[in-house]
Amino acid sequence: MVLHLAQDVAWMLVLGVLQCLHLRLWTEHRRAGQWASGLLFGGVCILGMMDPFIDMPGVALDGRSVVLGIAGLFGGLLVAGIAALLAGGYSLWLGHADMLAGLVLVAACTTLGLLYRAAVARGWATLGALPLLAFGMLLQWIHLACLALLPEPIPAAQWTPMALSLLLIFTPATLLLGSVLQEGQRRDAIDLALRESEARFRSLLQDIPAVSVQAYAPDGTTRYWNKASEQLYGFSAEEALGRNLRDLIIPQEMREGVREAMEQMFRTRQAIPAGELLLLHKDGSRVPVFSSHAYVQARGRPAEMFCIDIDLSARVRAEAELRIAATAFESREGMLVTDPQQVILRANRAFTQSMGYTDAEAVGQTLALLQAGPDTATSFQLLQQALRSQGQWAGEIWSRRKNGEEFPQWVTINAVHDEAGGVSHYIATLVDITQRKAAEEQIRQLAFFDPLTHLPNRRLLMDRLQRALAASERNKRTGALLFVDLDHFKTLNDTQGHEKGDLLLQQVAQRLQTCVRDRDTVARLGGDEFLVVLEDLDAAAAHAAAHVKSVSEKIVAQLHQLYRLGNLDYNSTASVGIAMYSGQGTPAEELLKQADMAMYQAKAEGRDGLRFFDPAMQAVVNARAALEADLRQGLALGQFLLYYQPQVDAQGRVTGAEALLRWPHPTRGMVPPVHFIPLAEETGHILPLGRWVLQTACAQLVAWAQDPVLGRLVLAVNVSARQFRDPDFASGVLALLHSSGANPRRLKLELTESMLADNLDDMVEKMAALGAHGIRFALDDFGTGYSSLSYLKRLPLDELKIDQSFVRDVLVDPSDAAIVRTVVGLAHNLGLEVLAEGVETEAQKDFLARCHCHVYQGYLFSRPVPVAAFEAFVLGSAQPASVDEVKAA
Ligand SMILES: Nc1nc2c(ncn2[C@@H]2O[C@@H]3COP(=O)(O)O[C@H]4[C@@H](O)[C@H](n5cnc6c(=O)[nH]c(N)nc65)O[C@@H]4COP(=O)(O)O[C@H]3[C@H]2O)c(=O)[nH]1
Repeated sequence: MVLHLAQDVAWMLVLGVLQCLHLRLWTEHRRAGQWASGLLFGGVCILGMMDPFIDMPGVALDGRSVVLGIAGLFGGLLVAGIAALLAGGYSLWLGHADMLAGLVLVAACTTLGLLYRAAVARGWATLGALPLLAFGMLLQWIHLACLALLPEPIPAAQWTPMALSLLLIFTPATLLLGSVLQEGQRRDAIDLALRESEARFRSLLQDIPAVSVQAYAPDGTTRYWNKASEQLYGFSAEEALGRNLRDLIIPQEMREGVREAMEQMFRTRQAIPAGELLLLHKDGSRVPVFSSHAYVQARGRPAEMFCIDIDLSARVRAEAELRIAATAFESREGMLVTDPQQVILRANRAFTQSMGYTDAEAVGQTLALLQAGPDTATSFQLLQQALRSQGQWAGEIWSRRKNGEEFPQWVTINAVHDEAGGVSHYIATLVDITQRKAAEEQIRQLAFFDPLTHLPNRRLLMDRLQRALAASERNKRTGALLFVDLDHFKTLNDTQGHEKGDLLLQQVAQRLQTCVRDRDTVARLGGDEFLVVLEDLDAAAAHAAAHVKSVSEKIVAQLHQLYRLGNLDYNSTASVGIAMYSGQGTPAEELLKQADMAMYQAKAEGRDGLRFFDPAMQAVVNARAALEADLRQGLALGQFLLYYQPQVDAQGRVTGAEALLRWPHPTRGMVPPVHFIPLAEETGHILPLGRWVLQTACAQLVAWAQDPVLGRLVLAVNVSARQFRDPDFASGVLALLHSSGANPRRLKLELTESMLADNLDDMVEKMAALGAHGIRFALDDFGTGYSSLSYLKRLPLDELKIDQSFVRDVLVDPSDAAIVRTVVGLAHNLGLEVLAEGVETEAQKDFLARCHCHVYQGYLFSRPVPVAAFEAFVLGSAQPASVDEVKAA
């Protein structure tokens, strides 16, 4: 019996081993494993039942109690249920007399095993050797109890050996089988834990960001490639696995070194030292990494090299940025870094050099170091406000260097924020803008100021005038624009040189400024023209006008004062035109025109005075424009004539004539020369007109040359300054004489004193050129202009003409009489002829004769008359005197 039962125990051990082995096969399919276990346990029960130990009829002993109990304990409900069904089903199929007892045994042992399992699960029981022994013993007691249910009672003599055999063999067999299964379960649990651990580890490696992990075989073949590696090197795991490390991410120049290092590592099992490397990205770029290496030899697997690479791109970038920032910090601009309390932490060299502080002196100070002094406190406060509210500020600030010198800086300050949004630093850049400001000021001066007088120029004046007019429209207060023009400035400029002219303009500018208030504007328009804007005057026009008048009179008086121009004492006068405004929206340009017109009127009225603009002046201007148009047309249509006024000697003999222009206009009537000659000079029409006069005069001389009486006359022709200045004048006159055939000795050109202001050398040269051909020269209007002995001596003149203004009052005005005497004396001293014009009375003639002036021209003898009347006058009068006779007289 014992042997038989031991055979059952052997089956049980086989069962235990099989159970342990097959469970490993079903790790992925747990439910199927349970079915298989149930079938295994049930199968072993059936095997035992097929070959029972039968000691007496009706009593069949086998190991099903142990197998089913253990199935319940280790397999659970499904395993034990399947095994119990198989064992019970087989028992029913056998249909032996002990069938009922067998079924009870199956049910009871299975249930006991399940109960034990539940107790262990709840912690009420354990699975140690003793509990298993107790469990085994309990199973056998159940077994014995079931034997008591057999239909044929077991004889008492059989009970004891049978009970002992069951208890002594199956109880330890239960312990044995339980222990085998328990060990199997323990190993499975360890394996499971290991697998889970490895799975966790792999998933960790696989998904861990920023740590690139790869594994390589000894020959460099890639075995493992996590996601971070995909990102770092650009190769997907599919692309990388199976390829050689050296072809993948090792740059050409490093490949041999890597091969040798790996070879040594696998030989010596010593990991390659960690270090920074520049490896290859899929796109060919270089990837900076910190690479650590591990030699891994897992059980049952070939050795591998694990590489753990950390991307250093961000750090390399940060280092580059730091280097850039450090280079930028040492730029040519001053830079400061402060803490949130604006205490300077760092200052660059440009700052310390510009401010004159050493680095140590600057560090530890606050931004207030930039502030020049209390005067700039307001802008510094604004800076602080802007930093608080916006975190940045840019603007101009006056700073003071260590040596006390103040200078302007352009400062930009920006707050640097930390991750929490608070201010961690302030960064300030500073640029010395002294030179820029000087350049700006220079540009402003050039753009808006007259370089000679430093007064505002026309542009700035117009701007200020427009503002003044706009203000006047708003506040209804009046103002005035004064147009100040120096009289005879050109004469000074041309005779004394531009330096003197410039000195005069500068002094005029100074004097004008002393005549007005600070808020008024004095500007120079150009040349000798100045403008004064008097702003914010009385709202009542009459009061304002009275004030303007007094200011203008002050200006006229001031400008009349003697000037000291270097070594020259100079007298000048000015004419002032005034245009008032009173918020009526008069445009600035219009006001300027009005003041200009008023100034012209002041000049027309004798200069050295002032004149308010009057609308009637507009009519004058319009008339001027119309006259100019007529002049042009008159020239084209040949409307001009020459009249001739005789020049006679003391005996009443005609010595010559002055040719005088006449313009018999179809609608205007006879237009006097004083009306159109100045306009012709201004507009340039005098050139063709003068040429026509000379042509006509030459033609007349040629005509007279045929006559023995008229042929002895000298014809005087007026030449205007503009004409004479023409570089072609002399050659033109000679060409005319040549082409006409007129005798140059019969032509006398009358020059005026005003043209002496022009280039004297040029004038002398031209006169000499013409005089060489016999042409004579008379100086007209002598005594009215800039009379100077020095030029009288230099000019190759033949005659002085005493102006009619002196002759007119020569008998009543002692000073005129004195002038006449002086001029005659002067002429004689210089060896010049002298002619008095405007002689209207015998008394005047007598006086002149007493003064030794013996040639006259005037209404006393004849008015200017047409050529026919003149010829009749000559031929009807006493025999004309020759020039030489006159000279002799
Ligand atoms: N009250 C008064 N006047 C007398 C008497 N005798 C002559 N006159 C006037 O005095 C002016 C003399 O001419 P002027 O001084 O050269 O002054 C001239 C001259 O400067 C200019 N002028 C005339 N014709 C020409 C010309 O062909 N060319 C140029 N450039 N100027 C001319 O126009 C000016 C005025 O010419 P006119 O009106 O013809 O005026 C003439 C003449 O008519 C007199 O006894 N009493």
